[in-house]
Amino acid sequence: AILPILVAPHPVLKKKAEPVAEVDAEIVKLMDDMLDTMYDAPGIGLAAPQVGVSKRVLVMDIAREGDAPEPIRMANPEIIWESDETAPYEEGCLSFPDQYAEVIRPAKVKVRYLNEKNEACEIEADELLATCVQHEIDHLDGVVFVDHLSTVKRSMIMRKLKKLMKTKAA
Ligand SMILES: O=C(O)C[C@@H](Cc1ccccc1)C(=O)SCC(=O)c1ccccc1
Ligand SMILES: [Zn+2]
Repeated sequence: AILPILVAPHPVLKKKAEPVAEVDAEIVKLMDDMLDTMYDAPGIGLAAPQVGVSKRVLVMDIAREGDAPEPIRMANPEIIWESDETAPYEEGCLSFPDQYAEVIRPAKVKVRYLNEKNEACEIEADELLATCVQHEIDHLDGVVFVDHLSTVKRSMIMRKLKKLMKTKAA
């Protein structure tokens, strides 16, 4: 099912999400609803707090338009290693419609997580997957991409977002 995506500012986006005890049928349903919502947006990632669920669950699919989808489902993800090398990326966020800004993050990360079968997994991510998984794990810690910007840039984006939502609401 397609779920409503919370738009900033919203308290749930700033909360630290709770780990899940296990990946059971309820969490798999949440992961699938999050994938439906992400593909509809469209986006390349989505974290549970963005659909109002304060649980440590995220989904991603960085496959290009027209290629076969490659969904990734993660519960209780942890970054267990990050490279010293960093990389910049013009990030967007489905909770900050039409706002983009350059964020610099470690270029490579190793992530340990539970998959949709409740199996412990470990991946090494680089390029866009590294950027995306760090952006999604930030969401689970109540951190949004504008928190990595200067105060000036952050307030500019918050002001533009407020205006955008006012015109949309009108
Ligand atoms: O808010 C989110 O977590 C989704 C966000 C993920 C993300 C994008 C770019 C860098 C880091 C993390 C998005 O998917 S924003 C939309 C977007 O980037 C996109 C949309 C359609 C095609 C390709 C990218
Ligand atoms: Zn986001």
